[in-house]
Amino acid sequence: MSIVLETQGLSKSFGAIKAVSDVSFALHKGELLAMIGPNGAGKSTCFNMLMGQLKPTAGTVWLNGQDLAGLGPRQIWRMGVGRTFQITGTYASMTVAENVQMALISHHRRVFSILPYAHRLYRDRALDLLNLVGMADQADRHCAVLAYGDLKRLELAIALAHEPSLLLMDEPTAGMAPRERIALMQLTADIVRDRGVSVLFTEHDMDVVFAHAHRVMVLNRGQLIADGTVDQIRNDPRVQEVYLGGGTLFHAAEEGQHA
Ligand SMILES: Nc1ncnc2c1ncn2[C@@H]1O[C@H](COP(=O)(O)OP(=O)(O)OP(=O)(O)O)[C@@H](O)[C@H]1O
Repeated sequence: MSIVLETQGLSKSFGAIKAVSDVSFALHKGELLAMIGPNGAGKSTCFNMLMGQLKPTAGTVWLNGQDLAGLGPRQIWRMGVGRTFQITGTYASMTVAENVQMALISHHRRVFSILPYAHRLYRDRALDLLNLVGMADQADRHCAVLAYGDLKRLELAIALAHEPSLLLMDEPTAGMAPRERIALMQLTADIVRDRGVSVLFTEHDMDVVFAHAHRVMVLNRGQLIADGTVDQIRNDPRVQEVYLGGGTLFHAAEEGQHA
C-alpha cells in the first residue's frame, strides 16, 4: 500500500511546553487512521502542523513524497488535503446545495468569473455529493435550519468537493448524539473504502474509534506511545495506564460493542 502522509520526528514546542515531541508515523492510501489521546496530548497541534497552520519546531511532513516544509494551509489544501473542523464552517445564509457548489467553484478556481450564474454551476455534481452523504433531499434548505448532525454531513460533502487524497477530521462527531456519531463514521468508512481516500481523525469517543478505525495511534503528553490495530491498542498496557486514570475509555467502548 502506498504511503500518502508521513511524518518523521515531528515536534512542536510552545516555550517550555513540548506539545508534540518526536512523532513519526505513516498513513497509507485507503486507510482510516485514528489519533487518540487524553486532553492536551497534542492532537490538535499535530493536525495544525500537518495542515500548515503551525510551523513545526523540528521534523518533516511528506505528502505523497513531497516535503511540506514552508507551505501554508492554502498550498497544502491545493495539494489535496481536506479538513473538517470541530465547529462547522458552512454559510448559514446559503442553501445546502449552494454551499457545496461554492466549494466546487472554488476547487475549479472559477470564483470571480462565474458569480452571476453561480447558482446553476456544478449543481448536478453538488447533488451527487449530497446524495453520497445522504443529504440530497435537503439540497434546497438553508443551512441555518439544519440539525447539527446534518451540518456535519454537509461539511463532509464540502470537503469531498475538493477531491482530497487525504482528509483530516478533527473530532468529526463532537457534539453529536451516539447514534449520529456511529452513522457519520460509517459513512466516512464507506467513503474511504469506495474512493480510496485516506483519513486521519481525532476522536474522544472510543466506541467510534474501535468500531471504524483501521489503525489507532495514541498520543500522551506529546509523545506517540502506541501505534497498532484496534486489538493491539486495547491490550497495550501503556495505553491502559494512560486511559484508566480517566476511567472512561475501555468500559464505554465495551458497553458500546455489546449494545
Ligand atoms: N498556542 C499555544 N500556546 C501555548 N501552549 C499551547 C498552544 N497550543 C497548545 N498548547 C499546549 O500544547 C499541549 C497540547 O495541546 P493540544 O491542543 O494539541 O492537545 P489536544 O490533544 O488536541 O487536546 P484536546 O483533546 O483537549 O483538544 C497542551 O499542553 C496545550 O496547553
